[in-house]
Amino acid sequence: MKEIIQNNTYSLLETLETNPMMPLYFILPIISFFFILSRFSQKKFPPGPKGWPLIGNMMMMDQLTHRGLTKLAQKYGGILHLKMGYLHMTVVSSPTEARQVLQLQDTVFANRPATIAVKYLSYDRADMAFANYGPFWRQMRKLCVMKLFSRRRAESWDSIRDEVDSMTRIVATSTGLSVNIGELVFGLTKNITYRAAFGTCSDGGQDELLNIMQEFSKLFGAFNLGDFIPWLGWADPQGLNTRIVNARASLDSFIDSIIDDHIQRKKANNYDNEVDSDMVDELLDFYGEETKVNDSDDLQNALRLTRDNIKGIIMDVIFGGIETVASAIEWAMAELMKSPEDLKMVQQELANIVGIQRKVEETDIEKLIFFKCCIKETLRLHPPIPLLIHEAAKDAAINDHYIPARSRVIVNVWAIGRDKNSWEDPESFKPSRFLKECVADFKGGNFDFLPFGSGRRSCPGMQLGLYAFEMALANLLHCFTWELPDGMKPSEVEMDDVFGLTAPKATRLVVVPTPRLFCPLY
Ligand code: HEM
Repeated sequence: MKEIIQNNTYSLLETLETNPMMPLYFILPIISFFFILSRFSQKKFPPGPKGWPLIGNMMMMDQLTHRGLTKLAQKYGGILHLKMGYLHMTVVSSPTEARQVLQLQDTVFANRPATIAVKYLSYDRADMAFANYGPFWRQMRKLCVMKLFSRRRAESWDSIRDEVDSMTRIVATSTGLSVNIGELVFGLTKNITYRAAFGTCSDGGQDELLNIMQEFSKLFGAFNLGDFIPWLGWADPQGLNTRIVNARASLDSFIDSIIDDHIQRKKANNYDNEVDSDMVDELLDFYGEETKVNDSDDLQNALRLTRDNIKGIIMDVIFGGIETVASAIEWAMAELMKSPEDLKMVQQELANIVGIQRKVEETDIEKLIFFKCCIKETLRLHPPIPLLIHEAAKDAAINDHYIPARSRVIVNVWAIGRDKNSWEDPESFKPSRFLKECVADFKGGNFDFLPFGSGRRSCPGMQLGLYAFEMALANLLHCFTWELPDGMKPSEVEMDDVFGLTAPKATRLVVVPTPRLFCPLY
């Protein structure tokens, strides 16, 4: 036996001397075996473009817009995978997979991802929009829905009616002149939101807050290496981290003084009436240094808000309320200017239902069937928030595809609204499709049409947003006849958008009004 081993050892040594590559013949198959085994046991990600080692698909960063992701979905399908540095991303662009994310597995996908900017600027997720799904978020949501965003509350706000009235007055003074609709409606939603939040309409304050929010918006959207490759977070070539700290300091000094004023006024007992009170007043009813969170139904006893919570919610309202509604109104006007037949039909309906002796009131809206179709068709083609951004709370699967815990899950609402499997002639503006198709509401039960999202993280400001959208658009259409300037043809109206937190029109819509009603507008 010993001899055999010795002989074999000698022959092996001899072979090695004559052929030094010999060990590779043994090692390579073993490595290959383990490689193949690991490939088989590896979880299967959704299909997607091949990435580079370490950086993954980071070279495709510019394609992370609703349009870029729609193009990728045309190539890879309704669910696709990208890897940005260490971050896995799953992009869903079809109703079936959207239903998985927003309904069937909603508790798994109800978290929000937090970038470095989001964490710091939202006071470490002290708000509702960036809070992870859990008891704290549930209480915040309940508070916002019941106290701040209800339709009854919105209707009680004279601010919306007053501001729509003053917008029509501004237009009436510009008869025969070009009106920049984008600027007009941005001014409107800015005033409504500012008044709803703080109770006043001070111009200086509004401008200061808007500058701060514009900086926030840039910082939310900025590319920060540390978000994708955390161990390179110290390298901050653009100085983003300093800008983030400065931006929050500016918001602090702005809102702290407003909160202090409200506390003083409350002490003086001037603002205990619900109609007079603004959002800060409502939130101060829950103000207390200690945050006690549980699932009790008794909101008043269960939730204590800190100053950071109040600032965070106000930030959500400013971001949620201003640009979403303004961009929806401008898109609706642009689509109708491009489609004179539909413009004529909707104005005829307004004349029939409301009559041309007065402006549109809340009670008219429900009777305006074609007008409602125009609202829906606008939100289908131009959802103000085109991408819903969620995060997986744990390892999960969609259609057998692996979605790792803490990966980003994006629902491309813009692509879904233009999906040719769901919509006939999807790129065309055809409000009448909503007369026959049974896509009736925005509540998110229909996964072909998700302008306000669906399920737990859907928009809590939907009623309020719709109310402002409907009242403003109905009055613009009813009070004036609109024409394009300088003989411009409807087909020449620019319809490009820009990508940010929302997707507003790239070039402002400019149109010329003439009064249409037999009643004074100012
Ligand atoms: C036309 C108007 C609006 C549209 C189309 C819209 C749409 C949306 C969408 C799509 C979402 C995300 C859903 C998801 O991630 O699954 C959202 C969330 C949100 N919206 Fe709106 N929104 C509008 C107006 C408003 C208004 C007026 C407010 C408040 C005053 C508001 C406050 C919020 C907040 C706080 C969230 C985060 C909710 C959470 O994470 O739990 N929105 N909205």
